[in-house]
Amino acid sequence: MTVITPGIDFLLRGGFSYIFPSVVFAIALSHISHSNNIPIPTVALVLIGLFATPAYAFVRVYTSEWKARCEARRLGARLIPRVKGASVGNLDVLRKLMRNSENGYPGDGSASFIKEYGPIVDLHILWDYAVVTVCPEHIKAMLAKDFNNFEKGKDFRTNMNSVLGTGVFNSDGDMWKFHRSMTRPFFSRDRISHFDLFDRHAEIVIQKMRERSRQGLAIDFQDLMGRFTLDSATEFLFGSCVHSLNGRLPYPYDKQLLHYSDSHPSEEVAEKFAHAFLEAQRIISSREQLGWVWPLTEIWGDKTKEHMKVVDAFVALIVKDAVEKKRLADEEKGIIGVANQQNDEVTDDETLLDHLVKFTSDPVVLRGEVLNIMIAGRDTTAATLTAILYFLSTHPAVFARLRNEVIEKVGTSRRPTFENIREMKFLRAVINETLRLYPIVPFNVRTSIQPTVWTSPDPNEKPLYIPAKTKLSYSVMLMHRRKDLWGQDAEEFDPDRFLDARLNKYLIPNSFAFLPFNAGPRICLGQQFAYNEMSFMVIRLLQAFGSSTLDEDAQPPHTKPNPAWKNDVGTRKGMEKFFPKVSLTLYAHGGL
Ligand code: HEM
Repeated sequence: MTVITPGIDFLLRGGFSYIFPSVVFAIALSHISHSNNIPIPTVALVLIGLFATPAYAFVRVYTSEWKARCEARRLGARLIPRVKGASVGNLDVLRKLMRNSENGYPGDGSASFIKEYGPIVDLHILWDYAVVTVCPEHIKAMLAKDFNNFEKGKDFRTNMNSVLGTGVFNSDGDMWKFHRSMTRPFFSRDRISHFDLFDRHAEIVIQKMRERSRQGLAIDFQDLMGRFTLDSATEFLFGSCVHSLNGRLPYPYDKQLLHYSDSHPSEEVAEKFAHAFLEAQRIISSREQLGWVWPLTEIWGDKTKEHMKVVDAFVALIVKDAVEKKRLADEEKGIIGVANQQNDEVTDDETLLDHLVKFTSDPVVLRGEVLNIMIAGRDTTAATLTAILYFLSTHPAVFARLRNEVIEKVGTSRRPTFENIREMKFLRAVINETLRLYPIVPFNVRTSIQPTVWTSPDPNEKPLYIPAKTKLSYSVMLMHRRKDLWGQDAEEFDPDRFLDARLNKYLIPNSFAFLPFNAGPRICLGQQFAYNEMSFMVIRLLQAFGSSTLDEDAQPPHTKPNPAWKNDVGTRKGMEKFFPKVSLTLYAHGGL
């Protein structure tokens, strides 16, 4: 079977739209020349045909620009400040962003323009809007106040499709409502505070850490948390744990028993799945950064394809089992065929997948939903737990204070309850402060549907005009680090800012300045689950260990922070002891 690659598809469509205006123009001219008997030389016809498309594109860009200016003026608004790059189509800006995403500090590409042009800026790449905002009021408009006028958008959905399909993360409109309403009942309070499952997996984590500790070896905590959340998520969501914690753990780089940089050392199914899934996410994330020209980097084939074969094989089994289980249950009850009952009720022993198969038996929809929830629920908590331990290891006083709270509220060995977790104010502050500095979805995007107007960050200036169908990126990470929103020490790790007078000064009056879980109708469905899972794991860790240290030598050299970052004195980047990277979610390059 011949499959058209994303690149060939792009060229065919692009070629058609390139040729079309030229052909129309040439036919029209030759018709005029024949009917009026005015001879036009063939060379002239060919030249006119060749230049017709660029001329047409120029006129289109110019008229839409002119319309935007007129419309902005009519509404008493102005255009978003636009970056004036050094090369045609702002290609130098695109190059800078790409270079930064490969080797730079997350967000530095956009941050440099924000510093120069203000907290909302149009990077205007290849004559198209590429807006980035770090303003709470704009993010509030997109996520909550004016929710119906913003969607993820067709470009985003297309870029993500080969990995995410049409799941809740990657759909808009009625399709999103369908997915959201199907999934939401599952995340009720009762269900997400069932701690038996976390406890079983946390116990293995502690045991593995003790073993390594006895051997005097550092442990890759990111890898370990990836396994903990994979086992917890597969059991909680699908009822079949993949037992990745039973697999062989990687060794530190400086103890070359096993070369660390092969981050998929064993051939186990769970590890192959996790590796392939991460690679696929990296690819779709770079598509987002490249913008509409990304298919040109996939001329020879869809880069996600091989990875998705591994992922699909893993998910297909889980989905098949669940559909079969439902069929057998229906047969027992005398129901013939797979009836789609729109049943919102979730019974106590039901997994998410059991719940979903009540709505549909379509493997494509089920696969999409499963993968969406895996991205949503697994990488996010694993990466946040990793970042929490990073801060605890580099801030021994915070470690000691948090451990005191754990011992005081839960004791040294008892299993924590939901009520314990709710009472532990310092633990919540540590988690929130970690999510402030490393929000696991640091960059996100929406697309406007109708034109609208946003308030100007500078009250002395006119409001900003947002045209229809404009791609609007927002970075909660950069927003969470703004000194005007969080104080002069915004880049420092200090959980007390969520407990002392700073809370009333900064966050309470401006709650949209802190958005690790998003807000509005698309707010994270698993927020409470995540707080519970992370709190549980941290409590178990602190019950078991009296201190932790970051072993920088365990890190493979090419994944250490760039030494030049240290020159940025007083900034997070200058303080960094690991290399944060972003695919769809933030993670530690090479483990931690
Ligand atoms: C620290 C942990 C987590 C963080 C920081 C986080 C953050 C987020 C963010 C920022 C979004 C919005 C994405 C967007 O609009 O594009 C989101 C959506 C979502 N999250 Fe989470 N999440 C976490 C854990 C979880 C967990 C554990 C689950 C489920 C088990 C989950 C399920 C979801 C779902 C289903 C959505 C899609 C909501 C929608 O589009 O309607 N998340 N999350």
